[in-house]
Amino acid sequence: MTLTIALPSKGRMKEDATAVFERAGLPVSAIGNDRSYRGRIEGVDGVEVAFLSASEIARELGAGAVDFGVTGEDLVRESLPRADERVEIAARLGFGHADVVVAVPDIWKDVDTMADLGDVAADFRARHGRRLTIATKYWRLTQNFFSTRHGIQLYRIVESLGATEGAPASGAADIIVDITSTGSTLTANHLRILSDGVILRSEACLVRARKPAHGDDPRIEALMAAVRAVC
Ligand SMILES: Nc1ncnc2c1ncn2[C@@H]1O[C@H](COP(=O)(O)OP(=O)(O)OP(=O)(O)O)[C@@H](O)[C@H]1O
Ligand SMILES: O=P(O)(O)OC[C@H]1O[C@H](OP(=O)(O)OP(=O)(O)O)[C@H](O)[C@@H]1O
Repeated sequence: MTLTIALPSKGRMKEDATAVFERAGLPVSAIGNDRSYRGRIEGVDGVEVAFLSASEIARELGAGAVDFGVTGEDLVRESLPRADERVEIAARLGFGHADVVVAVPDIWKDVDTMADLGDVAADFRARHGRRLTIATKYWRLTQNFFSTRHGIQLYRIVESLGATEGAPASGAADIIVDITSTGSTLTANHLRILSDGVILRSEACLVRARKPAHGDDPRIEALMAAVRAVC
């Protein structure tokens, strides 16, 4: 069986992902030229590399279309329901750190915790004639955190695919769920993370699709061990 490893083709994770494989003694090279979306591991037969975007890698892992992928844990948990049944986080790679957080306008002085936010959501309609709105591209993580974890049901998600931090100021939504790394975008937009508002601490991971055929394939453990040894 040919093993397929999906690595980021672009974006912030690309260089670091190939560097990890290099350190693990698994140097990746593109087939053809640098713009190629297929590659291989030098000196290793039976392994092919597919270069995809970080979000595609999460989806392909869920579909079992690739054996391994390097992508952010946030994208894995957002793309895949019951992610742990379908994939294994084989190694945390130490780059691509970003927290998925709940942030509210600075001027909401009385709102410091999710419980406070639950109180706001409960009487939002009475006060404003509509539900509390949350701008995010992280639908699944938001619903799990608000509804399942904190029992907050009275809200509406407004899909935001970019410039999410601008949504409260523009009136597109009341609060946001988004990723932050340095915090400077939140600060610039006068937003504040709730004290218990970190939904997920994400980083780039080596992720394995759970496939029955992996059980008796010694290359699977060997590959995970090689990567773990350098992280
Ligand atoms: N400051 C940051 N902003 C956005 N993503 C970050 C940041 N730091 C780390 N990441 C992580 O990078 C990953 C997203 O990477 P990137 O934007 O390159 O991929 P992508 O979402 O596939 O791109 P595209 O949206 O173009 O398909 C996520 O896992 C995210 O958590
Ligand atoms: O906490 P900070 O360090 O300010 O980083 C957080 C910001 O970085 C990302 O956007 P970016 O402009 O990098 O691009 P993207 O949204 O297109 O990925 C992300 O969507 C946040 O807006």
